[in-house]
Amino acid sequence: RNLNYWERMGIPGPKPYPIIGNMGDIFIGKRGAEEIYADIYRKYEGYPFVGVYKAGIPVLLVRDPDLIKNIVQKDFNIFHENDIFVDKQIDPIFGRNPFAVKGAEWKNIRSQMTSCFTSGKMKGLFPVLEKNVERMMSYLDNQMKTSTCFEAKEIFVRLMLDNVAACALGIQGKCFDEPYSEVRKMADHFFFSKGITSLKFIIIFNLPPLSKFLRLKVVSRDVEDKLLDIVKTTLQYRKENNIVINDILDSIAQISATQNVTELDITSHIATFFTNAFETSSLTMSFLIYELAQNPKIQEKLRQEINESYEKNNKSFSYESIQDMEYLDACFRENLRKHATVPLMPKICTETYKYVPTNPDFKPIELTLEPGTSIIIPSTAIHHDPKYYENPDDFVPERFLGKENINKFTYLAFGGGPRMCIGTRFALSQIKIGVAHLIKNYEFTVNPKAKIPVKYDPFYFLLTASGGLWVDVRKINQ
Ligand code: HEM
Repeated sequence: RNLNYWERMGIPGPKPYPIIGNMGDIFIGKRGAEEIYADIYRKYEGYPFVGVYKAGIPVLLVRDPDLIKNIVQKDFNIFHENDIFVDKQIDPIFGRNPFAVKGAEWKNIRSQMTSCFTSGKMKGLFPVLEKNVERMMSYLDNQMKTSTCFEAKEIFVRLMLDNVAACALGIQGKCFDEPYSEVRKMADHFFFSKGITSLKFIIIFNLPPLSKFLRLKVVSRDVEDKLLDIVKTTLQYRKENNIVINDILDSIAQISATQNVTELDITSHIATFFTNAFETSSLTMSFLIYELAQNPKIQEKLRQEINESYEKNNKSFSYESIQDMEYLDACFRENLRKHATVPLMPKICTETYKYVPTNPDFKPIELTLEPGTSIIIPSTAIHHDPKYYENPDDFVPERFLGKENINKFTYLAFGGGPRMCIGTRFALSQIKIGVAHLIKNYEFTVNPKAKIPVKYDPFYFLLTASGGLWVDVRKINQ
């Protein structure tokens, strides 16, 4: 395949350059992949798809929501693989992550992990998550004696790591007690948004063939050993002392009683909470608090709902009362609409596939995809298309109050179809509990250090704000 592949296939697209294709700006740090794709998306209004090149690799950028529906749901049997390469021999932990595995192995791992996320399980974890929010608020109160200005993500990374440590590993993360706790150290080995490690992630998530060639791995040997050790020791301790905690580690351990699941499998399921859960959730929560800081009327409206719910529920929150808050849910969804933390979904076509758009909004161009073709679903670009969301740069939770108007294939914050994010419930639960307590007890305003509008970090594969999300915090006297 070469740089006139899409032209030969009759698919329009921007002119590519040798070696870099259409992605040159990533390598010079000017724009991230999601911004490059969003720009191309905007320029090709009326086209159902666009042919682009990730370096020298042809990739189909999908614009038509009907085709997105076919890819993630209707024709899932043809598009069941994510476009990422991880060798299990080189990276035994991430190589077992549901996002990375394919075929029958994916089905098996996905079904093993599904039992961790039932609503009963989430309800059981509510007190654990609430306890960690209390720790966070004590930390804030203490810090506020010297400064009222905080970088939101730094606080929420600590919260989400304490949550992962408590729910998935059965240990105290101590992220609010120590400046650099063991759990924090371990997490930093998964995600580094600076230097050579960030280049590694750009390659793994954008250039699978190069990742294969360089034998790159997500989880370092150190972390692999540490996680295996914690899981082994905790499971042994619980077994010897007959302890049943009903947390995620217990759910996964129970699977091993009925299925052929090794200690390495259990550890990799636990590692999924580090690779997929804490960073996505802390980024999402920091964007949400930041949006509320920028929009005081919305913040106040949300506070009213939270206070009413708190009073109605005997001066407390419960799993159900948090789920029942409609405006909180609308704020949560609108935040992920505006800042889709996972901004792109890379898929692979595994068989020859033909498609002609029937939606009159798009030109009826015939598409034939060959097996092995890479596909990008540009969630950020779709979430900012004024055809689907009027004034897309504004933060308007109300658009999610009458949800029936929203086509679910134009709202892709958690993906869709059988590969949709497995941790949606856990993410919703931990973020909403945190936000409910924070908005009840504190008022947030934007600190002048913050950049408005947010500029995203071009070197990171998740949506992250360059320079941080700075807010001022004031305690509300009850
Ligand atoms: C706000 C936080 C989160 C966001 C925005 C998010 C978003 C996403 C998205 C967009 C996908 C791809 C879905 C697709 O291909 O259709 C995904 C997959 C996944 N997410 Fe999340 N996620 C979040 C939190 C979590 C949490 C808390 C977990 C818990 C472990 C998790 C575990 C996973 C896994 C395992 C997959 C791969 C699923 C598969 O391919 O079968 N995520 N997530």
